[in-house]
Amino acid sequence: MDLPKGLAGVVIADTAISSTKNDMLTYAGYPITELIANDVPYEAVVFLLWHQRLPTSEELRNFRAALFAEMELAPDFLATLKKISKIQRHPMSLLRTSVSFLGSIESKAESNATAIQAKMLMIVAMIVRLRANKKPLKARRELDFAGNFVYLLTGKVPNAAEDALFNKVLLLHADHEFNASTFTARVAASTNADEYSCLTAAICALKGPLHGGANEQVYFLLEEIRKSGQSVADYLAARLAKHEKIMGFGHRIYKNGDPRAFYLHDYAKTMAEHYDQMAMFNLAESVAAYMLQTKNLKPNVDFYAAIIYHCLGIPHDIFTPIFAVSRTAGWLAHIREQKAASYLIRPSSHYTGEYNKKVPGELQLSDLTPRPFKQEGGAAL
Ligand SMILES: CC(=O)SCCNC(=O)CCNC(=O)[C@H](O)C(C)(C)COP(=O)(O)OP(=O)(O)OC[C@H]1O[C@@H](n2cnc3c(N)ncnc32)[C@H](O)[C@@H]1OP(=O)(O)O
Ligand SMILES: O=C([O-])CC(=O)C(=O)O
Repeated sequence: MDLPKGLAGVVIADTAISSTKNDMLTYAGYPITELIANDVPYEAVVFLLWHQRLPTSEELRNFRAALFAEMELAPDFLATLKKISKIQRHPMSLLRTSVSFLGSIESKAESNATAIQAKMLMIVAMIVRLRANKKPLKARRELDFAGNFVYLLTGKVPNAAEDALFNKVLLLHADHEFNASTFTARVAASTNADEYSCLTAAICALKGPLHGGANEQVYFLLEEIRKSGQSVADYLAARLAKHEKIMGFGHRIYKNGDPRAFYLHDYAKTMAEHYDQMAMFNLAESVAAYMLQTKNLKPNVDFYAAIIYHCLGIPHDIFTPIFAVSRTAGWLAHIREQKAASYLIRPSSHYTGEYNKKVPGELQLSDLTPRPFKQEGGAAL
C-alpha cells in the first residue's frame, strides 16, 4: 500500500494557532518577520498563542507579573528536584521526570498554563544549578522572561542586547504547528489526559535527535570536525557516504530553507563576534556551504541556535531543554485547542502480518501461567 511516510503532507486537523504556509512561520496571523521586526516580547507571543490575539500593554504587564509570581518552586518539589538533578542522565530525561512528578503532586485546581510555563523555566534552570551544587537563584523582578531565563541558567544578568537577542530566540521556538512533539501532545490531549501528562509526552518526542535533540547534536558535530583535523569536505563526505544524517539540516516542511534559521544565522554571528567564537561560526558556515552544494540541504532552526547557546556559556546538554521551555507555550496552546475540539485522535493502520494462525500443540501454556496470586486476607485473584 502506498502510504505517505511519516504522515508527510497529511492534514489531520484544523488549527488557529500557527501556520507554515508559503515557507513562512505565522503565529495566529502574525508572520515571525513582523513579530521580530517589532521586538515583540516572548511573553506577548505566549499570550498570542494562547488567546490568538496580542495583549494590550496592560495585559502584557499583568501577564509578565503573573509569570514572575510563578517563578518559584515549592520547597518539597525543590527537595525532590535536587535528587533528580543528581541522576547522571540527560537533562531532557530529568526534565521529563520532573514535569511528570510535578503533575503527580499538583492538584488539578492549581494547574494553570501560566504557572506551568514559568515552572518549566524554573525546573530547567534549577537542574543546571543543583547538579553543579550551586545555590538556586531567585528570579529577578526587573528582568523579563528571557532575561530571567539567561540569569537563572548562567548566574549572569544579561545585558540589554543579550536579553533582546535571547527573547527573539525564544520567540522563534515558541510554536510550529503539527511538529512531532506538538502532535504527540495533541494525541495525549485528545484522550482527555491532564496537561502534565500531555507535556511529559511532548518532552519525550522533542528529545529525539531528529527533532529538538538536534541542536545539541550540532554542537557535537562542530566539535568533532574541529578535533578531527580533517577538512569540512572530507569529514562530511565520509559521513554522507555512510548515509548518515547531518544534524541541523533538512526539514519536513521547509524544503527551501527554514525562515527561523535566517534570523538565527545573524544572531549567531553577532554572538560569535562578541564572544570570540568566530572560529566556531566560520566552521558552521563551511558546513552549511558544503551541505547546500552537495545535498541541496539548508540549516534548520537547530543549527545556529547551538552556536548562540554556546556563546552564552550554556552547557550543551541544556540546549534542548531551552527549546522545551520555549515550546511549552505552543504545546499548551495546542493541548487546549485539542481538548476544546473534543475528539479522539486514533488513525488506522495497514496491517502487514498474517491472520488466523494456530498455536502449536506442544506449547504447554499452563506451565507458563503464574500461580493464582492471593492477596493478604483476600481471595485468590
Ligand atoms: C526542530 C526540528 O525538529 S527541525 C529538524 C531537526 N532535525 C535534524 O536536524 C535532523 C537531521 N535532519 C533530518 O533527519 C531530516 O531532514 C528531517 C527528519 C528533519 C526531515 O526529514 P524528511 O522530510 O522526512 O526527509 P527525509 O529524512 O526523508 O530526507 C529526504 C532525503 O534527504 C536526506 N536528508 C534529509 N536530511 C538530511 C540530513 N540532515 N543529512 C543528510 N541527509 C539528509 C535523506 O537522507 C533523504 O535522502 P534519500 O532520499 O536519498 O533517502
Ligand atoms: O515542524 C517540525 O517538523 C519541526 C520543527 O521545525 C519544530 O518543531 O520547530
